[in-house]
Amino acid sequence: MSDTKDTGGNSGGRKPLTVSRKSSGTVKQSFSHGRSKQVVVETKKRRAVGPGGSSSSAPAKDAPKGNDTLEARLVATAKKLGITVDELKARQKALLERKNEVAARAKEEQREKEAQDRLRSEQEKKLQEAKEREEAEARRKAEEEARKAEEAAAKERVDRAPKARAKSAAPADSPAAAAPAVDDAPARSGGKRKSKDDRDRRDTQNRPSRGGGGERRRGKLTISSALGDDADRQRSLASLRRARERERERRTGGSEQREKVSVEVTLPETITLQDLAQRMNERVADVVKFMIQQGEMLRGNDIIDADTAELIAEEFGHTVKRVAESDVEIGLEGEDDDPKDLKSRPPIVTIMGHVDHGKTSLLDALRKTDVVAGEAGGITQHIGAYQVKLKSGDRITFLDTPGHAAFTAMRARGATATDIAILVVAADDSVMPQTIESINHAKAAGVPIIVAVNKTDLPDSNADKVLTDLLQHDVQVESMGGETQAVKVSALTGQGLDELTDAITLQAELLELKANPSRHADGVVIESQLDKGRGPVATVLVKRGTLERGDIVVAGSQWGKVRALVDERGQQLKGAGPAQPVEVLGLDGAPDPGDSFVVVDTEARAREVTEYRIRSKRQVSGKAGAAARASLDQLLSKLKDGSVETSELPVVVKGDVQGSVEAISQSLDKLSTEEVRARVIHGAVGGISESDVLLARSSNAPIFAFNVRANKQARDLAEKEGVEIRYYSVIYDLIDDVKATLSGMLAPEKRETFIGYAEILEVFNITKVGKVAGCRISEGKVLRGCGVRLLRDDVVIHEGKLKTLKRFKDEVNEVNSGMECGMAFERYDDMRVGDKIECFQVEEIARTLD
Ligand SMILES: Nc1nc2c(ncn2[C@@H]2O[C@H](COP(=O)(O)OP(=O)(O)OP(=O)(O)O)[C@@H](O)[C@H]2O)c(=O)[nH]1
Repeated sequence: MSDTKDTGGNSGGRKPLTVSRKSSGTVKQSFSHGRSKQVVVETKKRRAVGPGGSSSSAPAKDAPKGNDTLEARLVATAKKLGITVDELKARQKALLERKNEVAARAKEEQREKEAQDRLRSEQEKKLQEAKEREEAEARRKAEEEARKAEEAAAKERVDRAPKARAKSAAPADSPAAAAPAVDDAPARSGGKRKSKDDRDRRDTQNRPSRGGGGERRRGKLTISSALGDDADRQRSLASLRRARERERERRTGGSEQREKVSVEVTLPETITLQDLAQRMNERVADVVKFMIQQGEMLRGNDIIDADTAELIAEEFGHTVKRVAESDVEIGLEGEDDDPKDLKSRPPIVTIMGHVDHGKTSLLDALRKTDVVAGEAGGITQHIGAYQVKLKSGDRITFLDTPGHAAFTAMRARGATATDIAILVVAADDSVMPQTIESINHAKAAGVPIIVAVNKTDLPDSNADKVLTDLLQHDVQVESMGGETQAVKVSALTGQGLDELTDAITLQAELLELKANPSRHADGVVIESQLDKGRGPVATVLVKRGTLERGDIVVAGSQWGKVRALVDERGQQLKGAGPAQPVEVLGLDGAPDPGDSFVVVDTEARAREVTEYRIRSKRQVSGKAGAAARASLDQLLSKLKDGSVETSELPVVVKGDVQGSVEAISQSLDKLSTEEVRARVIHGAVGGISESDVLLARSSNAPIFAFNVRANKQARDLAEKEGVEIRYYSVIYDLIDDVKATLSGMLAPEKRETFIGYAEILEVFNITKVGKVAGCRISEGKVLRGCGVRLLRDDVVIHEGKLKTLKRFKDEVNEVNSGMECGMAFERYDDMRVGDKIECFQVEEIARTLD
C-alpha cells in the first residue's frame, strides 16, 4: 500500500504509473516517408505479466508472498539448470542489464532520429520561408507596378477628362486605362488570398504531424497555393502588359494601319474632336490620345478650330476639305422641284393701306366669305393667317396681320411670303402718306397690287379720285390703261367682295402659283408665342411640300419634332400642304416671325443648323452697331474686293420739303449710266420712321435724310438692323457720296502690260504635274502667276495663266532674259517644242463716273 501511495503521490493520484512517464518503455519506430510510430512494448508486457508474479516490478501488496514464490522458483530453476541460485541471479541480472542496455540504445537512437528530423524540418522550414519571402517580394513588386500603372492611367484619364469622366471621351479612354485596374484587382485579391494561404500553410506546419503526412500535405498546399499565386501574379502582369501593348499599338501602329483607308474629311471652321473622329472613321479615343501626345488635354466634345482639325486629319492620313461654318445651311431646303411635280397652290394675300381705311374690316369681311364656315364652325381662332374656300372651290390664304410694317418686317428677314398685296384706299379719303408707303413697300418686294377702293357705301365716296391719285404714284389701274386691277368694295356691306376674290384668283392665275406638295415642307413663320398650356406655338405658312406630324422642323434658330398641327378652325391636322397656314406645336422655343422653317431628316442636322444660327445671331448682334455706321462704306469695300457685284444702288430719301426730295431724286437719276444706277425706292417728306428703316433694311438700302431726323424708335431699329442713316444739309454732299458709291460699282478698267517672251526648247511629261515646258527667256522676263499666250507660228493658240515657274527644282518668282526655266500652264498642256510664250500682266484701274 505504501508503494501505491508513494507512486500515487508522484502522479497526483490520478494518472496511472506508466512507463511513458519514465520514457523507458516507449520506442519510436521510424518508417519510410518520415513517418514514425511510438510503440509501448515493455509496459504492456509488464502489466500483462505483472499479475502473474513473474515481473520484478510486481504490485507491492503481493511482494512478501511473491518474494517467497520467486525464491522457490529461483531455487527450482537453479536446480533444473544445475547451477546455484546466486549464479542464476547473476545471470538474470546480466540479462536484465543487457535488456536495459538495448532499450537505452534504442532510446538513444530514437533521440538521434528525432533530432535529425527536427533539423531536417527546420531546414525545410527555413527554405520554405525563404521561398515565401521571395514570392511575397515578387508579388509586392508586381502589385506596386500594377498600382503605379493604374495611377498613371487614372492620372491620364483625369487629365484628359477633368470634368466629365462619364462622358463620351471617358469610355473611349477606359479600355486601355481601365485594363490594368481591372487586372490589378485579382492581383490584389490574389495577394490577400495568398496571405490566407500562408496562414493555412503555417498552421499545417505547426500542427502535430501525423506520421509525417503533414509534410506531404504542406508540400501540396505550398505548391498549389504557390501555383495559384503565381497564376494570379502572371495574369495581372500579363494583362498589364497586354494593356500597354494595346495602348502602344493604338498610339503608333493603330493610326498607321488606318492610314490605308484614307477619306476626305469635310472640315467646318470649328469642330468637336468627336465629330472629327467620326468624319475620319477613327475612334474618338485615338484622336484624344493623339492630342494628349501633342500635349493637348482635350475631351471628345471639346471644340477645335479647322487648322488643328486639319493637322489631326493629315496625321491620321486623311485628306481635308475645308468648308465655311455657314455651309451647314447648304442643301437645307433641298433640291428645286421638277416642273412636272408642281401643282397649283392658293395665293397668299396681304392687305395694306393707310390707317383707318378699313384693312381690318376688310379682312373680317373676307373671312366671312369662307364657305366652310357652316361646316366646321368657321374660322374660330386667330392664328396670324387664314384660308378661305370660295364658292368656286378656289382657296385664298390671307395673312391676318394688316399693314405694310408687318409685311416689310417679314421681308426684312428674307421671307417673301406674300404673292399679292391688296391696297385698301378709303374712297372718302383717297391716297394718304401710308398709302404711298404701302405702294413703295409692295413695289420694293416686287409684289403685284390689287387696289380695293373701300367705303364705297359712303355718300361722299369718290372712287375715281382714288384711281387718279394713284396714277401719281405709278399705280395705273386697268380702267386707266394700266395693268393693276381695281375693285370697288365696302367692307361694311360686303359689296364687291366677290369681285375682289375674283380679282385675286385671276391675279393668282397670272402668277401661275405652283408648288410640289409631295416633298419635305418648308415655309415661313408668321407669328409665334409661348402658350402656357401648349408650350411654344408657331404659326407657319407652308410654301412647298406637306408638313406632317412627327416631322423634324428647323424654324429660325429653333427646332423640334412636330407634335401637333392645328388649323384656324381649331382642328387637328395630319398634314398641311402648300399655302396652308397652320399652328405647329413641338418646337423647343418660339421662332421669330419672318423666320423660314424647313423639315430636315435628322435631329442631328436640326441641332447642327440651329446651333450655327444661334452662334451667328450672337455675332451679328455684336456687330450690328458697327454695321449700321458703315453700311455704305462696307458696300464700297465689298464692291472693291469683288465680294459683291451690283449695278443698282437702292436708296430711301427723306426730306424736309417735297421740293428737296424731288431735287435729290432727279439728281440721283442723272447719275445713272448704262452700267450703274441709283434707285430711290422710297422718297417722302417727313422724319424717318420705323417703317422707313424696315423698308431700307429689306432692300439693303441706306437712308439719306435731308434736313430731317429719325425718331428714337427708328434710330433704335436702324441700330439693331444695321441700317445706315446719313444726314445731309447740302444736296451736293449727298450727290457726291452716291457718285462715289456708284463709281465703286463700275467695273474696273483692265490694262495689259507685256513683260516678256519665252521659247520652248523641250517638253517634259511629268507624272501628276502634267506637261512642263523647258524654256529660255528670249526677251524681258517672266513673273510667277502672270498671264500667258501660247504662240505657234505667230498664231495665238491658247491664253491663260502660268501655273508653275521653276528654276531647276525650285519654284521662283521671276526669271530674267537669257535664263532657262520650266513653265506649266493652268488647265492647258498642249505645248510643243518651238512654240513661243508671250507673258503679260493685267492691271485693274478703277473708274469714276466723271
Ligand atoms: N362705312 C364704312 N365704314 C367702314 C368700312 N370699312 C371700315 N369702316 C370703318 O372704318 C373704321 C376703320 O376700320 P378698320 O377696319 O379698323 O381700319 P384699319 O385700316 O384696319 O385701321 P387701323 O387698324 O387703325 O390701321 C371703322 O370704324 C370701320 O367701321 C366700309 O366699307 N364702310
